[in-house]
Amino acid sequence: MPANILDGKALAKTIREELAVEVVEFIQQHEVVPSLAAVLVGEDPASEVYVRMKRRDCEQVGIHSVMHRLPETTTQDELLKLIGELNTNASIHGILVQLPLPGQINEQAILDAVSPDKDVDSFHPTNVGLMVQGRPRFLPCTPSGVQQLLIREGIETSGKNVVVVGRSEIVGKPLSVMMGLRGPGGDATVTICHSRTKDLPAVTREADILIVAIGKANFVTADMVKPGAVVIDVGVNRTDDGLVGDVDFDAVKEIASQLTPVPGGVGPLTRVMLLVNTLTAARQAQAK
Ligand SMILES: Nc1nc(=O)c2c([nH]1)NC[C@@H]1CN(c3ccc(C(=O)N[C@@H](CCC(=O)O)C(=O)O)cc3)C=[N+]21
Ligand SMILES: [Mg+2]
Repeated sequence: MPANILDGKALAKTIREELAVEVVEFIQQHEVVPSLAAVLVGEDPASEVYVRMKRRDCEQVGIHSVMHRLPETTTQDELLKLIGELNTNASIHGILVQLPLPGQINEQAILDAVSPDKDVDSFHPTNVGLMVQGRPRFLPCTPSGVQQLLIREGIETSGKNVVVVGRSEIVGKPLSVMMGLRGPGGDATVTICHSRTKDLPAVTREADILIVAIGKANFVTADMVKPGAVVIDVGVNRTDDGLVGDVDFDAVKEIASQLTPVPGGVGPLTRVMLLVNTLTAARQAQAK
């Protein structure tokens, strides 16, 4: 039987509708509108699309968004100055610096400069550390989107073998930690794989839940998947065939029990978690 296709887009819509209610309640209670500053440097076409989608998402749930567009030639000091201003601007609760940044800018230096209180991507080392210790201030958006998908689709993670392919700072590394922590969407036995892993197919075939975030189109083939496994595709690869994931969808859907599509899977949930984090940031600011 072919896999059940997990509809991330529909779930994202449901979560946005829930969030819209919470935003109204927050505004009534505090007379403050949760606000996100999005910073886009240069003219990367994919980044333009993402930032536009994120702003539209904000509108849908009643979060105010402010866009800062800087030229491709922006220096690191100029960007640091803007971030400093956003950090001290009390009307801004969340700051998103869209990646990638132009080559003359050190991304780590920029991410480190965002106030941890406004770090809605949860890229700041303070927030990474708090998450690892199981007392998160924010959860990183893509890993949190994957975890919410598993929780809300009723996919048990406790005691399961989870194999994460890819060790990026944005997805693989934090997600592998989160799924090993105690609690809903966690308590899994986690294996993290990367370019040095020996006999990757043998490892991925052990997965009850296989999560792929490696950035290579159609990398995971049917022979790498245990029959009945849940397969979560985090890939976003732009090819001549359009946007495709890291999983060979047509072949793997004949093997897996559940599978996320690209587009329409993890991507929309990533964007929703940015909204969740912005409301959380506004709540935390209000509690201070
Ligand atoms: N500071 C920062 N934070 C990020 O979270 C961040 C980033 N920079 N840089 C780029 C990556 C990538 N990313 C995606 C978000 C949504 C979709 C998404 O919504 N995808 C839709 C389709 C999008 C399309 O049609 O192009 C889908 O899969 O259905 C994809 C990718 C966030 N990133
Ligand atoms: Mg760069």
